[in-house]
Amino acid sequence: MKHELILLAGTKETEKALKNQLQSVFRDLISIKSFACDEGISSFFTKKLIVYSSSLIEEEVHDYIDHSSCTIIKARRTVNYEYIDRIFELPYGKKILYVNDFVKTAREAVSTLKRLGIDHVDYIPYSPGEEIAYDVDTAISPGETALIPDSIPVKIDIGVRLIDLNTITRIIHHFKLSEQVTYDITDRYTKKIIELSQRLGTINRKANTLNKFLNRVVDGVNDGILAFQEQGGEITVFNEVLEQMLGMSASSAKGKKLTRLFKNIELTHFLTSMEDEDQKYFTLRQKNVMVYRFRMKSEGVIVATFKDLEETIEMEKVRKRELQRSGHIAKYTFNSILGSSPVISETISIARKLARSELPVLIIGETGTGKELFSSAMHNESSRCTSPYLAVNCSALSEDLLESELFGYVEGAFTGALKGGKKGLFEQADGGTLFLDEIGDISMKLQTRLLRVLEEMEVRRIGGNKNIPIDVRIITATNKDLAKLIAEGTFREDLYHRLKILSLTLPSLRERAEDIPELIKYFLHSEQSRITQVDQELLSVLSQAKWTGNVRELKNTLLYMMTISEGDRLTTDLLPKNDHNFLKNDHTKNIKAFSLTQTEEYRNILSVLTGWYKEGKRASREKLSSDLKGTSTPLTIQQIRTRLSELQKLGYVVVYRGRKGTEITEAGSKWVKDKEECFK
Ligand SMILES: Nc1ncnc2c1ncn2[C@@H]1O[C@H](COP(=O)(O)OP(=O)(O)OP(=O)(O)O)[C@@H](O)[C@H]1O
Repeated sequence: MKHELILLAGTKETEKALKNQLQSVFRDLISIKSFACDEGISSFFTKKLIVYSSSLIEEEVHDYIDHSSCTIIKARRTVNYEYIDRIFELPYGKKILYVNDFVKTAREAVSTLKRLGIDHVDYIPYSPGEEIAYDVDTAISPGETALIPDSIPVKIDIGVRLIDLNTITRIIHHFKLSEQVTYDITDRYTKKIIELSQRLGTINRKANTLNKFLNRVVDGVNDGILAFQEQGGEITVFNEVLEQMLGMSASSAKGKKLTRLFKNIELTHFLTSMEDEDQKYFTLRQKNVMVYRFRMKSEGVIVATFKDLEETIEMEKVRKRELQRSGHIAKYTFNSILGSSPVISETISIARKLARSELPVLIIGETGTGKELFSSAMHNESSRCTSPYLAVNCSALSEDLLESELFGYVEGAFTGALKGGKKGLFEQADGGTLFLDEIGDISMKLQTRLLRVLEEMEVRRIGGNKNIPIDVRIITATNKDLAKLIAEGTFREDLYHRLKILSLTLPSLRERAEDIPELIKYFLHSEQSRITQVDQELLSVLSQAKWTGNVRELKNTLLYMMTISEGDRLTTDLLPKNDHNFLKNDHTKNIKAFSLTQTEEYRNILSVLTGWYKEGKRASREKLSSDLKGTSTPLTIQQIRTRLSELQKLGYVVVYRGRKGTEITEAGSKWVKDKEECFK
């Protein structure tokens, strides 16, 4: 007759797991009936072998057993080998909460784990209701993860603890099973353990293969890579590039202590002390190397990468060539901007400062004053100089075309859309700068879209449903009065404030007429002209012209004169006929016809200058600005600069270079006197 065993467990889970275990060990030799206390026990047992899952249930099951006729075995439990790898995966030395329903069981289980040598982590026995005295983020539990406190984010089930070999042997003895059967059973138990070690072996082999693969990847990287344990300094990664950089073999370096291996004290100090900056420049075996260092806190590892600077510069050159090929490059630098008048020098100096910022810039200036030139120069002076620079003239494209140019589109967004869609300028300029010229001309719809891009730094292609993050600096330019457009309701005020966080006003050529000779000289030279002389009279006419088209107009005028000239000299005869710019006396007539405001402004400026002159002094722009504060025409320093330049052209003042100030001339004194008379 078949033997029968009664298994009594505390919970349903334990009952199920232990029954499975016993069945797989004893197969059809012993029939197993099992009961869980939490579900209630319906029978009274007589003349049976009763196995308790643990001595803790003794009291609960006492009344269901005829103690005089039954044999009782209190099972000893051990770790569940099915899940043991979950414990092995935990990092060395980590604090782990061991959770069970009773702290006594938890303590017992922890001591079993330690006895079995699974002691690489620091177990803290715990049962619900107790205080957790340590800062722990991981808990393990034998099938009772529901008992793990919510505050612990990582919960690991290590499976219900199984009945140990000693208890199995006691059951075998009880039923007096034959020796052969005993061998079979213990073999089966041992086989389970062998299966486990086979599984661990497979995991190990996989890990080794992955390790080899990662080593090959690390060796294939262009930079030197080093990793070492923060505690103790043992080197764990040392790739091939580093072998060449440091002149030592990886095999001899791995496993050694960093401080023993590296003779360069400064480098060792940099790698091991975490206080200073995380990158530093070194010369290693005659090579200039930049070392970057970072710490992998949870792994307790420090990683350093070594970058060969010459190679990096070479790569930058390749990248530049790539950008050049794609045309996404800024052509001009600050060296391309001509002129040495105070006003242009100061504008250049401000622009250089703005270049270093990441904020949007709005360039304001009349047509031909060099807005594109300044934008390009600012990109080249910025930290984005090796990334793309793209420019678009907003007034040159229709609204729809401009929209698809800027934002791109997805495939099928509209008829004629390219297969695979198209990247917009924002995406193409990623990492670099996008220059939007004539921004005052964009439609309200595009203004709204542009505002969103500036706010979110994301673009959505036309017809798309995905937001693409972008990293682009925006430079815009306009020759229109945006404040007026806002007042007229054609330009969004919020967009205006976003765009002009930094603004740059370019002077007109009229305001820096003293730069004209330098510009002429440069243009003649760049056109490889045979002209060697420019008449003084011509220079004087050119210096007094209005130049509404600014430098571009000057350039075009010179091209015209060069083309029609037959000699090596430029004279007034060569000036384009009927050009309102050069009509005789036109200039003087125009300037002298001052508006009332202008007259008042000039009168106040010249009166202040007269006061200073009487004291034998010249006035700086700052002094003028502060003296004018109380008058009917308070002016900013920038406005004063413009007015002084106009007054200088009229011969009413002399503006000295640098900080030397401005002096009123005799003609100026006379004019102001006349005006005072008129105003009386
Ligand atoms: N300071 C300068 N030095 C040298 N060249 C200049 C200078 N300013 C402008 N130019 C030249 O004048 C021409 C017009 O310049 P640019 O296109 O940058 O002007 P812009 O203000 O953007 O004009 P628009 O408003 O019409 O677009 C270009 O050929 C540029 O090289």
